[in-house]
Amino acid sequence: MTASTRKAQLVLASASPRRLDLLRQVGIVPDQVDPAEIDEAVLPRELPPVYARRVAWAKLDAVCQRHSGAYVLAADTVVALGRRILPKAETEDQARRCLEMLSGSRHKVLGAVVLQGPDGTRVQRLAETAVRFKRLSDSEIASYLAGDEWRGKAGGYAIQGRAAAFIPWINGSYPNVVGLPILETLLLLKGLGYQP
Ligand SMILES: Cc1cn([C@H]2C[C@H](O)[C@@H](COP(=O)(O)OP(=O)(O)OP(=O)(O)O)O2)c(=O)[nH]c1=O
Repeated sequence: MTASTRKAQLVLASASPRRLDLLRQVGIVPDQVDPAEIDEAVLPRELPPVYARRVAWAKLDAVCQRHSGAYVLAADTVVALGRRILPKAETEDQARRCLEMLSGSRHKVLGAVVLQGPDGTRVQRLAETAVRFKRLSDSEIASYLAGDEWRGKAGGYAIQGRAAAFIPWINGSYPNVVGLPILETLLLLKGLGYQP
């Protein structure tokens, strides 16, 4: 095989094991995983979809110069309560505040996915899933926080774990809530000619 016919590699610019698993679930196995380290602070008055896209592009920018001639994929998952962006919970207090806000109401999970092709072409998509939480009692919140599933998760919960018991209804992509809108991601890859 010559260099010109060699299949371009796929680099996943993410530390999230969920994103890798979701890609594998549909037969896409990245050649490399190269997580981005960026500042994810929210800018003043920044709206959730604007933030999700900006952060996804920043992750891609941080990684793509290390991988010329490859496909580079990055994503960001945001839990939005109206115009408010809930944090990626790093402390129990943050997670508690998130769960108290989400309790008994409906929120959106926004998934921005961005892709750079081997020739530098860039494409993006934004997926939106509506999620309803039942009203949570103090003891349900305490028992959830006693586990570790909230850590590092946008909005302080993981639908793929015990928090599934809090969610009577979603509208939209389930894998988007877990961390990657699979359908949209496949459309981006296909659009730029990626061959698994
Ligand atoms: C709402 C929700 C989020 N999440 C996760 C998906 C993302 O991994 C995380 C949101 O943080 P992100 O910043 O999107 O991703 P990350 O920090 O895990 O990885 P990287 O930036 O390196 O790509 O929350 C779940 O696993 N389940 C859920 O139900």
